[in-house]
Amino acid sequence: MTAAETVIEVRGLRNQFGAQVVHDDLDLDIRRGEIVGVVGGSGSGKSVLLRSIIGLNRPAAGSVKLLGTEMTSASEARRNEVERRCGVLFQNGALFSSLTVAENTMVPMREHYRLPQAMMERFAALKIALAGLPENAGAKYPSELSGGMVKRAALARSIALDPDILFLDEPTAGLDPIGAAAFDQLILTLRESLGLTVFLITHDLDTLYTICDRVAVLSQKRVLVADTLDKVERYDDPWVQDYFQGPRGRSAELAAHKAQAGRSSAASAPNTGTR
Ligand SMILES: Nc1ncnc2c1ncn2[C@@H]1O[C@H](COP(=O)(O)OP(=O)(O)OP(=O)(O)O)[C@@H](O)[C@H]1O
Repeated sequence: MTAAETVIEVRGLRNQFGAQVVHDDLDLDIRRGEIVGVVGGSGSGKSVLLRSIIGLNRPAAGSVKLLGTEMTSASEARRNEVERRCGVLFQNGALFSSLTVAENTMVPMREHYRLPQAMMERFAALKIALAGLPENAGAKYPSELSGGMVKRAALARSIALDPDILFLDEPTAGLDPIGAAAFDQLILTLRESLGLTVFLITHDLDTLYTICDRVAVLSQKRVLVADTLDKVERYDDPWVQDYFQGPRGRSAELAAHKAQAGRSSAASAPNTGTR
């Protein structure tokens, strides 16, 4: 078996705003098909890292390779090509308020391709359905949607071009626990059905325990540790210990174990032929 291809490779990244150094000599690798949760204290530089990887923030030093392309030195055409293969869901959804959900979903299609209107409408309807929205949501404006629906509409737009990599900045922030759990499941389903790699910034411990294959902890201006949860939980660092061994971390872990046990016993239960 060959190791999965590295689709995001960050080396020696440095970001600085005036005298404030946000990242210094930061390295990170993400392999195809992984869901990697990025955590860290407020202001530790999670969003700046995301913006540096997708080219919205020019780093002071270091390199970012996306899908095998060194982004800082690539030609504009090549960068555009790689950017087309990346979908981004920003923290507040960042939908255009004057456009309907369907029109928002068509924005990346218009930006990157010349397609007949009817074809774009069909693609948009498909993405809206994949994001778990009812068919009539396409004609609605963002102001007519609930918070959870706004997230799903933004998700529909972020998968408009069938990306290889999906970047999510706090996708479950502001959702109630049921809405957040449903959104987590949706991300898992999309990973399976579209073969996505997911870079996910989150403060939501339940999300980490439910869907992430690995967790990268941002602290002290770099990625302190990037590993499976059971290893990260035991990492000897005060912030990591507070975060994972505090009451919220422990209850999220317990809930994840319970859910796992429920799934295992359901899978091993004899099939009675009824549902
Ligand atoms: N364009 C900018 N100009 C100046 N400072 C910036 C800029 N963008 C980010 N920063 C600073 O960089 C630091 C990291 O910001 P970032 O938004 O990445 O943090 P974060 O880890 O995502 O925080 P949170 O969890 O609160 O969203 C912060 O101190 C922020 O003020």
